[in-house]
Amino acid sequence: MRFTKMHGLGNDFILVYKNRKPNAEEMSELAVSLCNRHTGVGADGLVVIYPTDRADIAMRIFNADGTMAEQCGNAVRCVAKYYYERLSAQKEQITIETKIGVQTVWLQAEDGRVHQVRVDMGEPVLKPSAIPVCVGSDRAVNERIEVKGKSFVFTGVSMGNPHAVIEVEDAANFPVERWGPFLETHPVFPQKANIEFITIHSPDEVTMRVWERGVGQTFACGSGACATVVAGVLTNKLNRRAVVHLKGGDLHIEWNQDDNHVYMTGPAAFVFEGEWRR
Ligand SMILES: N[C@@H](CCC[C@H](N)C(=O)O)C(=O)O
Repeated sequence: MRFTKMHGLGNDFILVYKNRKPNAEEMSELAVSLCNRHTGVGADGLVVIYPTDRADIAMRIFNADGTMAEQCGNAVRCVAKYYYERLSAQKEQITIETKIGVQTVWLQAEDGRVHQVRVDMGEPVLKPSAIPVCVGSDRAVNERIEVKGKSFVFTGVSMGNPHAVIEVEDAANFPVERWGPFLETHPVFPQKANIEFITIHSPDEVTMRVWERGVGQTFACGSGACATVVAGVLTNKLNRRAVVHLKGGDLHIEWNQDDNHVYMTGPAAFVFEGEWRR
């Protein structure tokens, strides 16, 4: 089986092209084998691409632990670059079918190479039914939870997948590995959650570290960066347009007031290609 390794700001994926919609159970098992960094290729997730009638191309993302996620911003940018450069599409606006619907993507290319990708990440969902449970409220802003005797304040945002955004004093040096696992699996998050630890520097700039559901700490999370800006706006600390500094680089996020959609702009890169034989 041929595969392509790619990354979006260090959030790395193995892309596999299939001629038709794959069997989710098989792909889940494949993700666990391929993503293993000691006995496999090594990646944060497996991205399966296949043709569809609903969009230019379809994709599904499986976390390294084999769970299928609803959304993955960094993988959408990788798929867009792959489609443009490897499937010889060379279209500057494309649609990608994901588990949560069809996403529109704009590509900035020069000499056949894609440099930046802008993705319509859709509308954030703030209702607690889709995100962390908070009885009696229509959104989860500045909610307190305790883990192992430590108290955290989070804002819950679903970008199709669940996020809990937590402001900390110094995100760059925060012990993500220490607290991430407990927060991801806290009972208040029925579907588990991706946890973003953020430090706001100004209304236009924020540093974010992430503990991803089904993966662990990663270098970047596109949907997490979108959730961060939405949370920052809800708490009156960030503008609707902000730069999110991640371990792997920067993402430009805009929560548009007119259509309520969140737009994410950033790069994607090829790493290598290979063949997986069992
Ligand atoms: N890294 C991704 C998100 C991948 C899925 C996530 N781990 C989940 O389970 O929801 C991104 O760039 O958005």
